[in-house]
Amino acid sequence: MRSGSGRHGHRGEKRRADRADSREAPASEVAGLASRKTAARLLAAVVDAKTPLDGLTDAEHGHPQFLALDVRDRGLVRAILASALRHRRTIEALIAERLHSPLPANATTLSQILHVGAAQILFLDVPDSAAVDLAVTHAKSDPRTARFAALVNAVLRGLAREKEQAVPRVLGKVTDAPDWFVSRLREAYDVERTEQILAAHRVEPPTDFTVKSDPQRWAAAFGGIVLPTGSVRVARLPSAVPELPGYAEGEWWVQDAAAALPARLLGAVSGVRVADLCAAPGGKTAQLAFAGAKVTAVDTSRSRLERLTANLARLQLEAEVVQADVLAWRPAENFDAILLDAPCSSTGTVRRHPDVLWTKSPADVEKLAALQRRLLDSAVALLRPGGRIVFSNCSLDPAEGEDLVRHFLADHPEMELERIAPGEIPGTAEFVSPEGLLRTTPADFASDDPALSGMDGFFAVRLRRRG
Ligand SMILES: C[S@@+](CC[C@H](N)C(=O)[O-])C[C@H]1O[C@@H](n2cnc3c(N)ncnc32)[C@H](O)[C@@H]1O
Repeated sequence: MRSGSGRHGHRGEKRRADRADSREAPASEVAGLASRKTAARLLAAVVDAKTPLDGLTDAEHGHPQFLALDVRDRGLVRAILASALRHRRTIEALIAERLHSPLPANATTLSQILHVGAAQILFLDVPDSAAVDLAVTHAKSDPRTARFAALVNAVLRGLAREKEQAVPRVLGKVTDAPDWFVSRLREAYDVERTEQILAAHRVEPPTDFTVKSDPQRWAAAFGGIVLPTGSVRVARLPSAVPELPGYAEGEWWVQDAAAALPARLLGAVSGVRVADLCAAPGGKTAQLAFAGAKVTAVDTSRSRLERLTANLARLQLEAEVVQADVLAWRPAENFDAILLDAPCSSTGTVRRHPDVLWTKSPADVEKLAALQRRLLDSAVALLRPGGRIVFSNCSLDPAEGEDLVRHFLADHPEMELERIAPGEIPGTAEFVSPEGLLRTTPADFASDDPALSGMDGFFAVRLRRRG
């Protein structure tokens, strides 16, 4: 490790930092410090304790340090963490280039402070000087990092000065994903596809909407486009989602274009009894209810079902809502059709949830694949003869998709594959495999504008119970 008077800690900069120090109020009063401390604390929770970011930043049940912030600071913390996680390896490499020797493995607080500072300097619209000064103040305020304040100053000022050349160079050399994930992608996809997926993960995704009617109208209202599948896509929202026109009237809901496909694979469902298993927060329940199905939405999570109920109320749609474990649930009557959108490793949603790669492991993929297999075994027992089931998830891993289905069919002679036809849903022909399975990746729907490109990675298969 170098100290602040090293390569990048030249005198002019040192003086500026000193002047900032002499003006300093107590740490608790420095504007902007609480949000940076929270970002560092939550970054540690994600990368060291493997805690999913969604829970930490939940508006009701989130981390107390996060909940203590006002709405603007919460937004800033979310933005810092998204950038810090999306570009984690790039940031690591840029920091390492500016150190004489690697940070000791136990210097985690120092590492988080540097990552939080670097994320702002490199990827956010925060003045470099503010990002550096707050990181230095943060380091000084913590006994574990106080003696490294000069190092923080030197590294971050160096980054700020050299970022124009350094970032493109490092982006070209570094992969922003853990090695296990890159290996699994390479096993499942060819080299070119793997590179495209990893590149797509570096771009902030657009927001997609499923609309009840007139997609062109909503695309025009939000400044977006209509995708070939009918979803409306917007690169930058003109306002927060609840403030957009049509929200209160329940004219649309936010749903990734890929997530909107599995429910459609059940075909015409008007008047059909459909069980939506693992339903919350209800994007697919809403599609089925809007298509006229008599939907029973089942999920174990009470809080997620509360969200489902609120979402349906806003959309003026109806479903029977059941809190139950699909592995144990025994309804009085079997269903004509079932959608099982199972809990998975979520590796298809890395663009939206960049923490996934840093909280999950290959063991989680295997564990979740085993759970999904048990859920699918339970679900098909709820299907009437001749009935259809669509099994889907948002994983990119064949262990949770293609491989799982192959093994399932070998063990269930009463079930048959009902191939998905390439032209079945407009715009999806290229996502249908020769075996009739649906597979999307973040590299799909690529356009000239990266901000309007991509979709979540999804897998879906349709099966039929022999009559
Ligand atoms: C991928 S999410 C579902 C997303 C939902 N289908 C949608 O479109 O909005 C998976 C859901 O499975 C639920 N879940 C997990 N294990 C379950 C089980 N054994 N029985 C019922 N629900 C379960 C979780 O609570 C979670 O809400």
